[in-house]
Parts: sequence; C-alpha cells; structure tokens
Amino acid sequence: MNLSAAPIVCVGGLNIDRKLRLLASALLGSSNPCESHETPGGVVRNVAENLARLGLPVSLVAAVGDDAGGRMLLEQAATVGIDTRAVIRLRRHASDNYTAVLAPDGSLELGLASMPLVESLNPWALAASQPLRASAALVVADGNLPTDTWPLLLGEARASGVPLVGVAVSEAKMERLPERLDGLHLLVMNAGELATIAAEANDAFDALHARGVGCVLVSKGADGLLLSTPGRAPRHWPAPQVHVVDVTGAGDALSAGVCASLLKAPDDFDAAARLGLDLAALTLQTEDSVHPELNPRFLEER
Ligand SMILES: Nc1ncnc2c1ncn2[C@@H]1O[C@H](COP(=O)(O)OP(=O)(O)O)[C@@H](O)[C@H]1O
Ligand SMILES: O=c1[nH]cc([C@@H]2O[C@H](COP(=O)(O)O)[C@@H](O)[C@H]2O)c(=O)[nH]1
Repeated sequence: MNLSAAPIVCVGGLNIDRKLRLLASALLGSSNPCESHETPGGVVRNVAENLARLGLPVSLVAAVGDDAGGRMLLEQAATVGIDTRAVIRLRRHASDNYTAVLAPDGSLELGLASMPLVESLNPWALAASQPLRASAALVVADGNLPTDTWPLLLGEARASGVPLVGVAVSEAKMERLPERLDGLHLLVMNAGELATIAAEANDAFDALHARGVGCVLVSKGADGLLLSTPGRAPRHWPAPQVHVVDVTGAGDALSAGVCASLLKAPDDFDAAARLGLDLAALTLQTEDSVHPELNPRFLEER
C-alpha cells in the first residue's frame, strides 16, 4: 500500500442511522421513553467519512434512494469531502436505514438494519466503477455486500494488486462472505462476528487464514483488539479507557484508523492498531457515528 493521490475506494452500506436512547432500562413488550438522534451511517460510509476527515482522498461506491434522507446523505458526504460520483441513485426508492436502540449508558440493546438498496450492489452494477477500484490506493468493502459481489472484488484485487480490506457488519451478515476469500488482505470484525466462524478464537483465525484471508483484526470492546497473521500467535493491544457516550461507529472508526495507518506504513501493525484504537476511543465520545471534530491533525501529529 502507498500514500498517494489515488483514492481509497469504499464499497458497501450507506444508511440513515436513527439512535434511540432509552431513558431507563428497557421494558420489553411495552412503550419506553427515549431520546432520538439521526445521523449518516452505514459501515463503509462511516469508514469513508473517518478517512475523509483525516484528509485522505476517498470515493464511495454505494446505493441511495431519491428521498429527503438520500439527499441529506449525499450532501453531507460532499461536505466532508467524500467523492460520491460512483454512488448509484435509485429512483422511487427510500434510502437504507439502521435503528440502534441504546441503553442509558450508550451500549447497544438492539440494532435493526433495513437495507434493501445495498442488495443492488451486484457484480453487474459494480462493473461501471471497476476502473476506479483498479487505480485505487486501497479498496475497503463491507459485509453488507451481496455474496455474489465478493468474487468480483477478490478477483479484481488479485489482478490489480490493489489491497482489499473487508469490514464485517453484523453476526447475521457473516454468512454473506463466500467460502473462498483469496485476495482479502485484511478482515476486520468484532468478537461476536469472529465467534460465527468458530467458538474458539484460535480455531476461527486458522479457519479464516485457510479460506485465504491475510490478516484478521478482531475488536473486543473494552478489551481492545487482537491481530492474527498466518503462522503466528495473535497479538493483543489494550483499548484506551474513555467515558462512553455512544458505541455506534467505534468499530468503523477502528477500521478507518487501521486503513489510514497501513497506507502510510504497510508492515507496521503496531502503528495501525494504535491509530485504530485512538480513533475508536474518540468516536465513543460522540453520539454521531463519526466524530464531527476529527481532522487531518489527528494523523499528522502522530
Ligand atoms: N466500553 C469500551 N471502553 C473502551 N473502549 C471501547 C469500549 N467499547 C468499544 N471500545 C473501542 O472500540 C473498538 C470497537 O468496539 P467493538 O465493540 O469491539 O466493535 P463494534 O462497535 O464493531 O461492535 C474496541 O476495539 C475498543 O477500542
Ligand atoms: O447490517 C448492518 N448493520 C449496521 C450497519 C451500520 O453499522 C454502523 C454501526 O457500526 P458499529 O458496529 O461500529 O457500531 C451504523 O452506522 C449502521 O448503519 C450496517 O451498515 N449494516
């Protein structure tokens, strides 16, 4: 990977996030008072916004509806500097959305992903943006993508040599990843997503490397992260302790930090882990899915 004017191309989910924060412990099967907050979301969009706020060139390949929410998503992306020319606009459709029900302490009680539009990112629809990916510094794809799309992205990565990073989105969507993942440079996931592969972390790492994944990075909430590379014992980094306002987007910030660091120093996983953890810690302290005050100094001052 190298730091150049070539963009980081992010392919996957583009959502309107609705955060509903309970004012007291949830009473299931009943009405619960809450506060609500709306913000742009979608795993790869969050990664793209973090990278753009760090001052890196970013293009988004995603799908959006022609509703008010879709216009807000496109305007906000342009404002933070994300190139949205490859975003597919679907007429007479509402944009994808995600609702997070948060406990009063900011932890996630329940997440609800209603994302029919991301299904349109099939190999046929992605053909038009192939030249963009071929000339990218890095391609980041999220686990929202339909299963059929992965062989296309993996084949492109093997042919072009442009590193491909995968970011898991939920335990439920882990089954979207195809069996063979040859060409996937790095897969980022949380502990729950890793457990869908095998109950024991080491067995899951071995299984993913056997499927063709280069590095596997697993976030473990307050316990920080683990990194596994083939044939080596996993390494652990602790997470900085912070006051948590809202956990949404912390994993995506971690992914963005790791990608930004690896662009600069491809073999320095220690620097990548530390940048990812610091960016996640910052994001935990805002109720937006990306910290609104993030800027290039965060990268420059390291
Ligand atoms: N309670 C917490 N205290 C400190 N750091 C946290 C906490 N929760 C999450 N983080 C940070 O955010 C990262 C991502 O969180 P995690 O919950 O593992 O992923 P996701 O948000 O994708 O489910 C962690 O690796 C850690 O650095
Ligand atoms: O099936 C999905 N669930 C959730 C998301 C997105 O995941 C983000 C929250 O990420 P994290 O796991 O880092 O809190 C939200 O912006 C939400 O839109 C997604 O893209 N796909």
